[in-house]
This record gives sequence, structure tokens and C-alpha cells, in this order.
Amino acid sequence: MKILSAAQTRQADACTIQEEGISSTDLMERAAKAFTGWFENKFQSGTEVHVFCGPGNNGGDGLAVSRLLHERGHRVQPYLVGDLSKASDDFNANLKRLPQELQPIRVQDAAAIPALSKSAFIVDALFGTGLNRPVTGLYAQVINSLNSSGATIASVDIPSGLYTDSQTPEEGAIIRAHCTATFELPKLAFLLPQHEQFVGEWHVVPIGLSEEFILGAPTNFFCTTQEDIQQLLKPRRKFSHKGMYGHALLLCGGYGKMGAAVLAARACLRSGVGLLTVQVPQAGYSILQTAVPEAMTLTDKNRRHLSELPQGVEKYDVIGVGPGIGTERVTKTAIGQLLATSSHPLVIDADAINLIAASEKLKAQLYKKKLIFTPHPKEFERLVGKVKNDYDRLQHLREFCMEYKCYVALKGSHTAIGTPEGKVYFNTTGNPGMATGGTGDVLTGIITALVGQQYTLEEACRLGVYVHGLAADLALQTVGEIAMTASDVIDHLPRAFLHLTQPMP
Ligand SMILES: NC(=O)C1=CN([C@@H]2O[C@H](COP(=O)(O)OP(=O)(O)OC[C@H]3O[C@@H](n4cnc5c(N)ncnc54)[C@H](O)[C@@H]3O)[C@@H](O)[C@H]2O)[C@@H](O)CC1
Ligand SMILES: Nc1ncnc2c1ncn2[C@@H]1O[C@H](COP(=O)(O)OP(=O)(O)O)[C@@H](O)[C@H]1O
Ligand SMILES: [K+]
Repeated sequence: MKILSAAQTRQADACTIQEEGISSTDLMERAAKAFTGWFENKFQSGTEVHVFCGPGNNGGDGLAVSRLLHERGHRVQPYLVGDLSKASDDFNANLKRLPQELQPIRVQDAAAIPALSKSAFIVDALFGTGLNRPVTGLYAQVINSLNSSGATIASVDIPSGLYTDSQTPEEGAIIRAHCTATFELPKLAFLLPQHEQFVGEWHVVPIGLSEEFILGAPTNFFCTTQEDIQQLLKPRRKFSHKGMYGHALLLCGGYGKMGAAVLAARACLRSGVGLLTVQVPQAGYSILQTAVPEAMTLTDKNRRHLSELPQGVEKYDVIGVGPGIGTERVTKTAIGQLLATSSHPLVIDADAINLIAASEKLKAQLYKKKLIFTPHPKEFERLVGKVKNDYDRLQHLREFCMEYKCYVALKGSHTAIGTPEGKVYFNTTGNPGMATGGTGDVLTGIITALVGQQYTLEEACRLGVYVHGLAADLALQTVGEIAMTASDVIDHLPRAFLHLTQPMP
């Protein structure tokens, strides 16, 4: 699913109006109906709803929503905020359509807002994607007052004051919504952790914007949906054999961190790899053989650390490296050898990233390779330097991927996958239960298995990250967020793959 800019969203609205031969008021009615349907689904009928409308089309939506919620039996109070001499045509049209009994309150001073009960709902329709400067003055006072009211805030399209696709200036006030229903496509701002406090839970509600326009609109940003992922999955062939699903090598584990190798190996096997060899330091031999009998185990000459590549390293289809390996000098040398000798696709995680990040010599060896990096934000900063904010991090992600022609799965709540073309795919599965040691090692195992099965590097990243989060979402039902461990995520991989391979409803 594409993510479009605020400017493109405006063009999509205009294009839809023209293509369908409808008026902009008709499209607004459609948007208001979509919002109202979502609101009614989420909250009970008969609730007290205070709708705050700004002077643009977002405010026009708010007026239409007021009318529709009123018709459905909610107790509605609309508010008109700011200078109405500049109100949009569709705002005025919907103001006229308000029924007699819905007398709007004019707000020219935040003091005009009555105290709202904590059980009340606020519909925030002050500003949408047409915001073109930071919110200050009266609007900021209103926003601050609503934020501190304690009532539940539902935003129309986007929390008012939040820029859709660029950094909101410091001085701008922003609504802290509990939930947001956004029209047609997700907005870039929703996917960034710095906006968690503003956006809350968000949902996309379709309003039938021109498919043709969206198809042709250029963008670097995408949200991965289940449908996208199901189209990537390759069925297994009847006469296939293990040789057709790749032989993967994992270089993982170190003294005291053999669990990382076990987790990556178990996840790799649960993700369909044909054959798996794991090389661990000598101290890990019995651990691996006991914990993961399906994997072949090789030992390093070093007792505690990765220090060498296995003999015949060429025979593997993919190598996953990093979880639990530490940053010893001998390990750095081994990583150097891996980058120098190997033409395989490499999945590079954890301390392998840290070692590369700390060495210009290793970084210089990254060109012309088939590489996937799976850093968390700290590891990513070690690679690219300190970042200023989430937009700056995205820019660094794109630049790094374009520079090294590699893929980076930058982990987080919405893991962002960067590609050599400068595209970014945001993931939509996963939950805070995954914020526990070892879940990253699981991801390394999954992606390694998928590359081994001849998925392209881009497909392996997108599918791997999606199924990793999906397994955790399925685990949620039995273990919950607090008790979730990395092993629970592995244990739910079978159900996650099953879920994806079942036909769509
Ligand atoms: N254009 C259309 O046909 C549709 C628009 N829709 C709604 O319209 C919204 C976009 O509407 P608009 O483009 O009118 O924009 P907005 O309603 O977001 O706001 C624009 C108005 O606010 C003013 N403004 C912008 N920033 C300000 C600030 N910081 N302080 C004070 N005033 C400020 C602008 O000068 C303009 O008058 C969407 O988010 C969506 O809610 C939907 O109804 C779907 C259809
Ligand atoms: N709040 C969250 N919501 C969704 N996914 C999360 C959240 N926190 C962490 N994750 C996921 O959990 C994994 C953690 O990886 P990482 O930080 O490398 O852990 P470790 O090094 O302990 O294995 C990543 O895939 C990340 O996307
Ligand atoms: K809004």
C-alpha cells in the first residue's frame, strides 16, 4: 500500500472528483460517512460527542460528521474555531446542512470551551492534511485545552497540528489523539515512533479515491499489507526436495550467548530452510546439538568466539551472521574474511553490524555485495552516525541503502525496510511484547531461511519482517505482551505461515 504526501492526497481528491463527475461536497460526505461508520463501530451509540471544527475541509468533515452522528442518536455538540471569513466552500455547505437543533458554539477564545466530562468524546476536525504552518495562537490554546480535558480524542484524518510528511516545527501545538481514522491511505507521520503520543491507534478508512491516480503516483514510501505478503509467498512443489530450499549457514553465538545461535537456528528451521549448518565456538557444540537436533553443527577452533570461516564456505546459499558473536579482534578478522571471500547473500545482524560500523576498512568492503542488515536504531546510528529525528533517520536509511546497494531492515514498532532504489517499506505486524532479548536473533534466522529459498533480498526482508511480527501477534492471544519471549515468537511461526498460506476470506 502506497503512502502519499499531503500534496499528492490533495491531487487524489481532485482527480477523484473529476473522474467520477461528483462535487467536492459529495466526496466530503463520503469521507464523513466513512469516519462515522468507523466511530460507531468503535464507540457506543448515545455517547456525548464534542466536535471541534477548523475553517478548512477537515472542519467541513467535522460538520458533516456532527450531522451524521446526530442522526444516529449520539448527543452531539459542534464547535466552530477561528476565523470563519476564510472558511472553505465545503465547510460553508456543511454548516448550512446542520439541523436546527445542532447549534454550534463559536470559539474565539479557549475559555469558551466548557469543561468536558472524562467520559465524553472529542472529534478533532481542526486541521487535516491542508496544514501549512505550525499551529499557534487561538488554535494552539484550543488544542492544549482539549489535550488536558481527559476526554477521549478521535482525530479526523490526522491529529490536528501534526505535519503529514515532514518534521512539525517545535513551536506547533499538536492534538494528542487516542485514535485516528485516516482517509484512504496511511500517512507517513503515523509510522514514526516520535509521533506515538499524538497519533494513538490509527485505522485507514477507504473513501474510494481514484485507484488510477494512486497507482500512478510516485512515492518512496509503502506500508506492507497482508495481501502484499500473500502474493510473495511461494508454494512448495510436490516433487521438491530439501536441496531446493537452500543450505543456510549461521555464524552465531559466543561464550555466554549461545542462546542467540539456538534462537536464530530454530527460527531458520521453522521458516522453511532446506538444510541448516550452524558454526559456533567450541563451547557451544553440545548446546547446539542438544537444543537444535535438526541443524548440523560445526565448531570454530576458538573455544569462546567466532574466529574463522568454515571450510568450503562457498557451498552455502546464504550466510546469517552476528547474533551473540561479540566484538573480539579475532571475530572482526573473521568478518573481514567473510566480506572479502564471500559472494553469497549475507544477513548481517547485531555485533557483526557493530564491528563493521567501527571499521572503515570493513565498510569499504561492503560494495558490490548482496547484503541485508538488520539493525535496531542504536546499531543503525553506529553505522550512519547520530540522527536528528525520525525523518532524518529515514533519510539516512535511504542514503545508506542507495550508497551500498543493500537492504536494511531498521527494526522498531513499524520496522522500516530500505532498498537500493531508495524505497522504504514499513511493516504493519508486531507488538510491544517483542521488546525482549532474542527476538532480533529470531528475525535473523527467518530472513536467512527465506533468502536460502530463493526469495529475492527485498522479498525476504518484507516477508521475514512481516511473518516475525505476525507470529508475535498470534502469540499475544496465548501469552500476552508481558510474558512474551523470543521462543514464543518461534513457537508461533508455524501458525503465522499457516495464516498466510490459507486463502484470503
Ligand atoms: N479536498 C477534498 O475534497 C476532501 C478533503 N477532505 C478533508 O479535507 C482535509 C484537507 O482540507 P484542507 O485542504 O481544506 O485543509 P485543512 O482543513 O487541513 O486546513 C486548511 C485551512 O487551514 C488554514 N491553515 C493551515 N494551517 C494553519 C495553521 N497552522 N493555523 C491556522 N490556519 C491554518 C489554511 O489556510 C486553510 O484555510 C483532509 O484532511 C480531509 O479531512 C475529505 O473531506 C475528503 C475530501
Ligand atoms: N514495541 C514494539 N512493537 C513491535 N515490534 C517490536 C517492538 N519492540 C521491538 N520489536 C521488534 O522486536 C525485535 C527486537 O530486535 P532487537 O532489538 O535486535 O532484539 P535482540 O537484539 O534482543 O534480539 C525487532 O524485530 C523489533 O522490530
Ligand atoms: K484532524
